[in-house]
Amino acid sequence: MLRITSLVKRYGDGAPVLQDLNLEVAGESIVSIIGASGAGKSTLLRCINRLVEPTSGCIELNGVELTSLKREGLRRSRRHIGMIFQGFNLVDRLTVMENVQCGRLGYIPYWRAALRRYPAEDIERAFHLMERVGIAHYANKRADELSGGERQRVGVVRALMQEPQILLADEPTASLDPVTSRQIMELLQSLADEFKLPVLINIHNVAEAKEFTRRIVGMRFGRLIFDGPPDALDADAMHRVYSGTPAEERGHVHPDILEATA
Ligand SMILES: Nc1ncnc2c1ncn2[C@@H]1O[C@H](COP(=O)(O)OP(=O)(O)OP(=O)(O)O)[C@@H](O)[C@H]1O
Repeated sequence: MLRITSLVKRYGDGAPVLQDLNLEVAGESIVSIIGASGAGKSTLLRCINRLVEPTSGCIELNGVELTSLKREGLRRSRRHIGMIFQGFNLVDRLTVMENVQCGRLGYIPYWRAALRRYPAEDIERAFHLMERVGIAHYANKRADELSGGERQRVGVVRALMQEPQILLADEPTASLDPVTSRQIMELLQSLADEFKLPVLINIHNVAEAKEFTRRIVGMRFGRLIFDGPPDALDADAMHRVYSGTPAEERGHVHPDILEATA
């Protein structure tokens, strides 16, 4: 269970990018986060894995308060937070197996990773997961020899190798063609059920969010302004999520707009 309470994030002394944000996500739930560019979706995911330091508020994952963790505690908790990226973030010159084993870096001694002497159980687990997502036959191929969809499957397996308690996916299908994109969304949906994981996906493709996730959260200027099933995301809700500008949100309406509407 992920529980976010009163989360605020400001970069420097700017206006808050996340404003008093509250969100709970149970295990086995796949949740899409939608919202216009700049709404704060990536910042939210980054606050969860502490790539970005929250200004205030609390983020709890399975009872552990992530926001107060330091050094070793943070390192331990981070290894259970699987990240999936738009650009896959693979090491091109490494093989699929080596990339996948990067998911174990928080668990094994450095020398093992450096010498590529991976524990037998990690190799077995990697093959099992690669078979599950259909890339086992590529185990010894270099990552840069794969298609985008195959590379994203490597990214998914790497995240699963972390024994994650949550998966955070930042635009995981934005670099993929429509067919492959749907396959990856379908995969994430089935993995959420199978591994009983909360999965949070930042996504611009609202049609895919509606088709593959049972809960959609809409952000606007750092606030959650929609939280419901796909059916509830009607034209009116879409307008609320996607309309407006940051200036209007602060109550500063441009004079041209006032003139145009007079
Ligand atoms: N490192 C940073 N320093 C300062 N401001 C930042 C930083 N990262 C993001 N921002 C600002 O925070 C706001 C929210 O950005 P964020 O990337 O979280 O939005 P987003 O909803 O993920 O957008 P997109 O859909 O375009 O990726 C934006 O105004 C952005 O300029």
